[in-house]
Amino acid sequence: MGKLVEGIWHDVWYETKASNGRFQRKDAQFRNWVTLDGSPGPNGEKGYIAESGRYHLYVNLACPWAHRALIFRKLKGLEKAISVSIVHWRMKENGWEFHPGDLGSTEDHLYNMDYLHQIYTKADPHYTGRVTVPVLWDKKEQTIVSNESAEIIRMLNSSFDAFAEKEAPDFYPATLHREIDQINQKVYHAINNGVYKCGFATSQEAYSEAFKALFAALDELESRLDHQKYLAGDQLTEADWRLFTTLVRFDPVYFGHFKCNKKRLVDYPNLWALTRELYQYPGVAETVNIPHIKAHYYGSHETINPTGIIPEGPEIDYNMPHKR
Ligand SMILES: N[C@@H](CCC(=O)N[C@@H](CS)C(=O)NCC(=O)O)C(=O)O
Repeated sequence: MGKLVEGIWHDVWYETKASNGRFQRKDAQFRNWVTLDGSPGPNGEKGYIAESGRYHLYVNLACPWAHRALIFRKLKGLEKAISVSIVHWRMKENGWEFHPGDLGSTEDHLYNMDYLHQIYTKADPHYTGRVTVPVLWDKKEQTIVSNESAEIIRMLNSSFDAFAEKEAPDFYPATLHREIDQINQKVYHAINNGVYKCGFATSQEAYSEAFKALFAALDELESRLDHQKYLAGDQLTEADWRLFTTLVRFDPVYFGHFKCNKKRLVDYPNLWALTRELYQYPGVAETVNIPHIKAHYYGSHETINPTGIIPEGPEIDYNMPHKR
């Protein structure tokens, strides 16, 4: 685990002293957009025109943020249009590395690099910041378009329909923008990033605060699903997919490794059924690699799990009928 400073790699863990033990995720820095006509997107400076074969995703199968991008590539039928390289599950002193063959990881198909940080410095030789997945790479201009998953999935949802192998729903329909954005805000802070705030906290107070907010938000969503099918109403949207990548990791990893252990996902009947429904959605199960997920978290975070031992359990049947 480390970061680049002026293009030079440094092996450092997250800094939490200045925030009394609280983990604070930094904003992603590459924020440009691929759009239908190449005009700039809602933020960032530059627009890139959607084309088939031009863009590449760098992901990891463990990371919930990268998983969003992989899911949208699958849901929207973009596997031929957008290629993918998968970094190795182990993330230690060199950050993300390329080692093909182990639990789904591949080589860097574009440049045969050893480390993901080399992709960042190829885009910006003076980059300062963390080296994260997912990365949406432009093969033509040889640069990073975006390393923000929330924005990458919006691009995949709406800019590439002309190159899709199948028709797919719009997961961010105009009529639900406000509702989806509001849900996302809450789910991001309390749940998606909330589990990390529990796991990476270095003070009791910071952990307890994140833990309470996490389970209050899960309780609230569980009740919401008593009277509506999906988070934003009766339609499956981006908000559900964004929640899914955290829920599917909850019992295998966050419950134990990140100490999010008030309740398991399986103790929330509605959320657990939603997770199974989304897991069983065509193509999605192929994007979920539980051994890779467990190996990454338990095997990479030495400060939390110094022995690197990967637990054998729990046994979870995501294919059980969801009856929704
Ligand atoms: N805001 C980013 C966050 C991505 C992120 O933090 N990814 C993690 C993996 S789960 C990562 O690559 N961490 C490496 C690091 O922080 O050094 C997004 O959603 O795309």
